[in-house]
Amino acid sequence: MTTAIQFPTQIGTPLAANAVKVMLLGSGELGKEVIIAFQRLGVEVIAVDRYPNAPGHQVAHRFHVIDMTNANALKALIAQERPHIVVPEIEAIATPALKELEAEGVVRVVPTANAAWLTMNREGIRRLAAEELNLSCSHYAFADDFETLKRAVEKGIDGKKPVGYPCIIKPVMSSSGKGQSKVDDASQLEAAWDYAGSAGRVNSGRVIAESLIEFEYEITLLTVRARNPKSGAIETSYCEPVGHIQVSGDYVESWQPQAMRAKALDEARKMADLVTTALGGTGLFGVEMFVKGDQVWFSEVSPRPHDTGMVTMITQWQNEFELHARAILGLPVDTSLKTSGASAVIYGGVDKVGIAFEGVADALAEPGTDVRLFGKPESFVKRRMGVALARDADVEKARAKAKRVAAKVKPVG
Ligand SMILES: Nc1ncnc2c1ncn2[C@@H]1O[C@H](COP(=O)(O)OP(=O)(O)OP(=O)(O)O)[C@@H](O)[C@H]1O
Ligand SMILES: NCC(=O)N[C@@H]1O[C@H](COP(=O)([O-])[O-])[C@@H](O)[C@H]1O
Ligand SMILES: [Mg+2]
Repeated sequence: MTTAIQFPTQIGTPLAANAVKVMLLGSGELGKEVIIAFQRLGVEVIAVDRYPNAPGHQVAHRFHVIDMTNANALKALIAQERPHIVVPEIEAIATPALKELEAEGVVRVVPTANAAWLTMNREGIRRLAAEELNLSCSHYAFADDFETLKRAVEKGIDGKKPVGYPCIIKPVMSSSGKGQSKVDDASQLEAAWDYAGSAGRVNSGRVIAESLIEFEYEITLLTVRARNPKSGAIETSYCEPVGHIQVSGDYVESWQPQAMRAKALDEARKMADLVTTALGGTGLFGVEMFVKGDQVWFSEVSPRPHDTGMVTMITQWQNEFELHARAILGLPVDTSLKTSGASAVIYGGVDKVGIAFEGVADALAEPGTDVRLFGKPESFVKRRMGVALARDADVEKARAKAKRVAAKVKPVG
């Protein structure tokens, strides 16, 4: 089998025997842009997802459909395709198999197999952040059954103080708010437990209860760990903070830059540096944090581009996907802002296979706007099918513009 490629990588000759080959595990809207960034650098890319014609499948050299949570299926595909680098794009992957393959030197996993493993489960990353790195976080507890959950929230378990009400209950393995609910009092707890069990991406039967942080605003601090090509040292750089609004745990709009007090920004960068250094490797990370005045709480981190960071497709010289690809390949990165701007989600609005959109021309008639329609083959009412982008020197104006564009783009029929 192939050996994981080391720096400097050989790029620019797609399909050549000596050129780097990358496999994306997960090929949704975020992966699609990472693939395009790799393709622009001449890299051969294999896109993998759980269903055919995923957005990234449509722009890769080859694609495969497998159950990525099945370790045997994943190992067999890696043995067949022999990529040098594996880039996880979602959480729900058989990450222990990736750890084995990385340890054997078969593939390089981005940013590291351990990072993918720790962040696929909220317990791994929360314990690392709160208990090892001592980052300020919400109060939390884990539970495998309803009785333990109730005790954790109301009385406290494992010698820790109660999580209390209001709190948020989430499956330990889920993303985009799936299975997550806010609980205001004891009467809502059982419904939240049931919902977590039914709606997470992978039902492990375990949940996290988190105390509700009453934040002023929340940010994603896109943080890049990239090798300085001259010194060979890994250096950390930060994009301007991305502010965002989430509804039911899922992103609906984002903007950049989010204005922050100097002390809070400094604290946020320190926390991002600590957690990304602990995860290691090279690549872009989305560090999610809650802010109130000078106070910053760590929430979670994606060791990959973040949905709220799609705004960088209009605001930065190198968007988050290009930064990820460059950092992975050992190329220089530039995190600077080009303009302020915003993004707003375009939903499917209907449950239907194969939809078309109308209103695009009207939406784009407004200067300084753009859209990305992801090309997902099946629409659901609340499935994210596209994103509206807008730039304006005034962030508030950019937000209003992005929302106007998103509202005009509608599924036909
Ligand atoms: N403890 C908390 N206090 C206040 N708000 C919270 C808390 N936990 C989650 N939220 C809200 O829910 C959102 C989603 O939470 P979280 O990021 O943990 O979910 P997720 O399913 O991992 O989402 P994604 O995969 O999109 O990042 C947060 O961005 C925030 O708006
Ligand atoms: N918050 C994580 C996130 O935004 N992930 C993005 O959504 C896709 C899944 O979309 P789907 O559920 O519509 O298939 C993933 O593949 C990834 O691109
Ligand atoms: Mg999140």
